[in-house]
Amino acid sequence: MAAVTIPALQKMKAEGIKISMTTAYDYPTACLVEKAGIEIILVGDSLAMTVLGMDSTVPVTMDEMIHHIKPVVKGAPTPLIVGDMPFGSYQVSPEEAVANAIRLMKEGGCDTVKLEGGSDMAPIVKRIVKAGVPVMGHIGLTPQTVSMLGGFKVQGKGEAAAKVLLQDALDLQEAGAWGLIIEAVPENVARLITEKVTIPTIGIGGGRYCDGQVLVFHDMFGLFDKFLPKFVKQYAQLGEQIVAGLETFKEDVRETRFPEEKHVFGGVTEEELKRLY
Ligand SMILES: Nc1nc(=O)c2c([nH]1)NC[C@@H]1CN(c3ccc(C(=O)N[C@@H](CCC(=O)O)C(=O)O)cc3)CN21
Ligand SMILES: CC(C)C(=O)C(=O)O
Ligand SMILES: [Mg+2]
Repeated sequence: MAAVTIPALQKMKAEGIKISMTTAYDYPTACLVEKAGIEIILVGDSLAMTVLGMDSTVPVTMDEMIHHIKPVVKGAPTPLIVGDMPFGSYQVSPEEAVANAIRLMKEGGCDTVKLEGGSDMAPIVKRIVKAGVPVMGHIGLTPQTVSMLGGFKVQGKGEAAAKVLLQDALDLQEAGAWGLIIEAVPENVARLITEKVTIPTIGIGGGRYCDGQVLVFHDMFGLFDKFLPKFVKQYAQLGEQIVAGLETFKEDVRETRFPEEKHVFGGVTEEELKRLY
């Protein structure tokens, strides 16, 4: 179990201390996030796009999610680890949803699961929570239904859509969700929701008034170049630095500047070697 607990995060909301969250999909990244003291790690289904090269988050499977959750749990003992439930793993029936949520926790080792959807998903959330698996909700832009939304677009624009979004949040809270991701919605709508629910809201493109913020690791560090949403802040351009390093390595190899004497092994004298020719 993580050192950071759900009640501790709920206390942070109550005290007005902002929560930070990012993604990790492997051991080395988890170790870095652990060192930085970030409170929550999401093993997001965004790994479909950021590390598996898929065009959306839709194709990623339960087995693939579990494969990536395991090393993150090893690398980061302190942050709360959230496992994203992949598309298809919780929509078919409540029984399957409960079984898959348990699998992510039991086989993957995460502390809690996250699933996308609003009021329609509330009964599923209730069943999973009742089974003993904490659930985080995810409303607004729900990438698993990108085809229905007509692309990765801002959600909850206008009074009617904003009202639906608020009801989604209230229904998920009522169903027992311990926290909510609010993705790509107008800032004032995310603020309204944050004020109306008692559980922590973590925004991604949800503006300044959410109880916390989440960004995809690969976006923050310039390691994903298919798109860069408006809500992303880049903290380093590691992709560029890595390409420059690889180009230098290639030149070093071509020009025999690498390896140098300090990189090579001895152990057989030239005398001994001569007899082998
Ligand atoms: N690397 C990565 N980062 C993410 O944040 C992310 C993923 N992958 N994969 C799953 C979803 C997809 N997400 C996205 C992708 C693109 C935009 C985007 O470009 N939005 C436009 C607004 C478009 C509109 O409303 O008209 C933008 O300008 O930010 C937003 C969220 C968020 N999630
Ligand atoms: C964008 C975040 C919240 C997510 O669900 C993911 O990374 O999969
Ligand atoms: Mg996701």
